Amino acid sequence: MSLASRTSVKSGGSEVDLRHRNASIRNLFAPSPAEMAKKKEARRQRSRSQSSFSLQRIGQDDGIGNRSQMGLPSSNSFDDYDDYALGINQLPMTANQSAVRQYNGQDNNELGSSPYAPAPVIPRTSHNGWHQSTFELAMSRTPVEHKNWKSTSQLENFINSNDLLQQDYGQDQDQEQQHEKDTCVDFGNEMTWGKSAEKSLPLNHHLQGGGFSRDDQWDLDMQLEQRESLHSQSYRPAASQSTPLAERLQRFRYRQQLQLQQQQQQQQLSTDIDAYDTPFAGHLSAEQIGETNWQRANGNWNFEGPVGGTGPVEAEPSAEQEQEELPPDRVLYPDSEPEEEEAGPRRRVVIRRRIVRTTRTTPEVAKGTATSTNDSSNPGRNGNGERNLGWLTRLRSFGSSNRKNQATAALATSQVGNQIASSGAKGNNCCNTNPIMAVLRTMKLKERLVISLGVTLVLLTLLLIVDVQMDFGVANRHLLQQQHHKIRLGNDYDATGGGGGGGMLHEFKRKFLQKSNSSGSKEASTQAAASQSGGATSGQDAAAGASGGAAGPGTSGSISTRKPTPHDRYVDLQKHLLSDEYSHVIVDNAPDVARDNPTLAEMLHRKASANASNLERFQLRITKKELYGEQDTLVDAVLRDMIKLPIQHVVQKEGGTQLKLIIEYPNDIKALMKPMRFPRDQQTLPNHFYFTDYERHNAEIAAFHLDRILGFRRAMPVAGRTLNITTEIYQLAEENLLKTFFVSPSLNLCFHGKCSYYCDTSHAICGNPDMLEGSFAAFLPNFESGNRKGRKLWRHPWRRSYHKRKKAQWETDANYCALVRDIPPYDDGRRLYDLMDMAVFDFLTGNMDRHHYETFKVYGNETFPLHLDHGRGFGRPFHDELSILAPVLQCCLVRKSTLVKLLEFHNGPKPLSQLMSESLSQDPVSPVLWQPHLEALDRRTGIILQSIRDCIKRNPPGDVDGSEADLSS
Ligand SMILES: Nc1ncnc2c1ncn2[C@@H]1O[C@H](COP(=O)(O)OP(=O)(O)OP(=O)(O)O)[C@@H](O)[C@H]1O
Ligand SMILES: [Mn+2]
Repeated sequence: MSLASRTSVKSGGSEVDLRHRNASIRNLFAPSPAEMAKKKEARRQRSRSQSSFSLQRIGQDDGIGNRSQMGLPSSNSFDDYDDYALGINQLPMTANQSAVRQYNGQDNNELGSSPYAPAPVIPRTSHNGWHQSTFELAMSRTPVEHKNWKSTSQLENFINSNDLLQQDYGQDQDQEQQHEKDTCVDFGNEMTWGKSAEKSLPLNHHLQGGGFSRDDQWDLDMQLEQRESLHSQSYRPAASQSTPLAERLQRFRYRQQLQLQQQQQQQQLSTDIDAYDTPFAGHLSAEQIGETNWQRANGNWNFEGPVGGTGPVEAEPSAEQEQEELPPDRVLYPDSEPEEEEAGPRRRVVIRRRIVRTTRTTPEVAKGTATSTNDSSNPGRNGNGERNLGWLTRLRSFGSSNRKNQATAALATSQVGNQIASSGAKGNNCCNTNPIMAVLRTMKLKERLVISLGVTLVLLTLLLIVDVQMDFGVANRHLLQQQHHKIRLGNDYDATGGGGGGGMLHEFKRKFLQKSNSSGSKEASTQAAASQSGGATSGQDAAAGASGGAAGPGTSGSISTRKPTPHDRYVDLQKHLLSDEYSHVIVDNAPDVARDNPTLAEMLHRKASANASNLERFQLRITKKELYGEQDTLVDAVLRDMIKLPIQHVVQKEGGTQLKLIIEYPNDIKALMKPMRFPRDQQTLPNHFYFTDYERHNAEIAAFHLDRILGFRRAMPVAGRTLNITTEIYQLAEENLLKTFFVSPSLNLCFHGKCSYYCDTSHAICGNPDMLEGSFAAFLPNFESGNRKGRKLWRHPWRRSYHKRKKAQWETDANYCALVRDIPPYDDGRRLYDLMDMAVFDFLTGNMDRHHYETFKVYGNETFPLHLDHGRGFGRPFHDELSILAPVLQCCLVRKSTLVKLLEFHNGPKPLSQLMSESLSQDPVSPVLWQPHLEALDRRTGIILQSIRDCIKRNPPGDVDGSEADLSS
């Protein structure tokens, strides 16, 4: 039974498993099971002689029960599940530690030397055991190698860990591991060098072995077929991974080989098959030899081949051909076969191939040859003295002949240098007649392997770096525009010195880090970024998001790439305001409050009573087009009432996600209170979604002021006020709310109310010690009956998914706006423009929580949407969430009046931040906003203006439908 089979049985496998496993191996490695078994047995014998310890372990494995079947550590210290779990966690480390010890020459082979001694049946463990001797013999201890080896070990560990956790699936894993083990046994430490080399082997063998029948032509066809099938089956990935490097290396070696062969031909003047015995053949790579043999086997050199040896000119095409035909990753194994072929064995290999040919005329030939080549890849350890002698002799003769032909070989030698680079110091060694070198040939083989693999890795790494850099370069070029866009949007980007490498890094962060966190951390605070760049960086970040994300792939290229002038006054936009040229983008749709603008009192035929409160009068004055007039003095009166009037009763507001209180004042005045939870500078928690974010009372206050400053007047007046939690809430609270009051450990009075989020003890609202700040929003009118007291609830077309993983349609549909435009009430009237305003408003506050909006039912569709619920705004002052602007970007639409306001804020005389600051200073809880939030307002104003400019460019006159933006990224 083959080693692999034995292992499979030990791992709890059945005959079915064996067949399955063998089938897998056949798929991967071509040799037939019988062939494999024979070879494995032979190798096992060899390995036994090399590593008696391994056998010891194997022997003990056989007696191990279920634990070892599961791949569990065999140590008795793991007796319960916890230990098992511990074992799982520690196995990878154990293996690595063990391997490192091996690497360091420490003997960790004794069972029980570590409580985490891996079970021998685990291939990883087997590696440790089996490779012990060969590893130390052959490993060249360079960091690169070590690293490479270690990573392989980690992969194995990973698989093993999976094994432990998924025993059902474990069978397949076992088979894979055993397959690895098999190869490991075959090649000792070579296998620990990476599976790509292993994967290349079957092809090497297949090609080298030839696998031809006596019918050369048939053979050729078949081999091509087999090659193709092998390529297409399991080796293509490996080949494709290493193709560029491999091709280059192969070319090098081909040229070198050809020159050397020319020299050889000059010397020996023979075209006999014995040409393989030439010392030059020692330079031939496995595939080259295989190819040569193949050509010879095809007779008359009718297939162009390098050993046709007519010269480099002819050889070059064949080299090219081989590049097409052969898996390039064979280069990863540059010298294993040549080592074998360096002396007498070269002829022997040829003979053997012929034997194989005669015995195998079916596709199984490939398997057989692959195995035989596997077998012969370690000739040194085979201890074939005769071979060694022949090898030495030829080495010497080659050395002398080489010296004779020094001048001729100069070029070849220089090319040998290339080979040295790729396959170690072999070139030099070939010319060296020092017998010591010959004696150390096994070592040399390993060293050469190691060095070539190392060089290959380095080259691959370099290629990767170059590739990544090029990729970045391209990406950066592509995104550079957006960065400039960002710069303009960010305003301060120049000052921060961003750009160049920093820009690239920025894009990298944007592309990868933000994306990876997109589900949860889009609201992540970026305090660090803020401290470094005053928030500008994040602003640009979001701006890039606007270009790359909101603007979408189809349109991002057209977004402005110009570096903005320091004080861009958006003269172009100002011009557009004056002309009708871009009326399809900048829409003159300012609500005309002087016409057709009935009040609620008129609509509902109600009159304010003589002793009506400010609030009631305010409510009755609400018009179809706005909540209050621009010069309405009642707003301040209402605010004052909410701030000054004594509180009479406190009730928790039903519905919603977070705690809200209805504060009742005398004269039937009501306010909706949202309590303070955090200090002003508390930013949105990084792992909070927009819909799980805490609400901020100060955001409600600030939003009202902003809405008023923007001239929308669609938000109810909100004021801040500090309450005594004991006297103004607890003592006035309704019974249900009272039940939730408690005294905290620090003796503060707390309550949590009842709601769907954050209404529990751990999210309680506490006085400090008993003072509590809150926002007080003037209560909406409830003149009408019904659930919403005469308000109609609308789903926002650009609402978010409110799901951790799902995206909303607008995020993926570039033409989403076109869809919306066709649906009432957005197909007609003001509503769509109102949504644009709302997007501008929400973008300025950073509020992503606009899932619904409400209108006064009595006004029908031609009325404004109420700006309610802004508790989740002003959470990330250093981040500009451009997706909030999606409606504007996708529809390429903005009200002229809104644009005028934005330009006013941007160009002065007073920036928005100042207007806000002044307005907010009137509030009792001033300063309402943390300064970075005020600065963010100015920054975001610029971003909106830039976005409008960009969308204007995308939508020249005549191209009415500008809805092509895609927010998928
Ligand atoms: N000033 C107000 N006066 C009266 N009712 C209001 C006022 N503001 C909001 N409401 C009503 O209270 C409901 C909840 O308010 P709000 O949306 O601010 O709370 P919320 O906890 O954020 O709710 P949600 O989590 O559903 O967004 C609103 O849908 C609205 O109908
Ligand atoms: Mn809300």
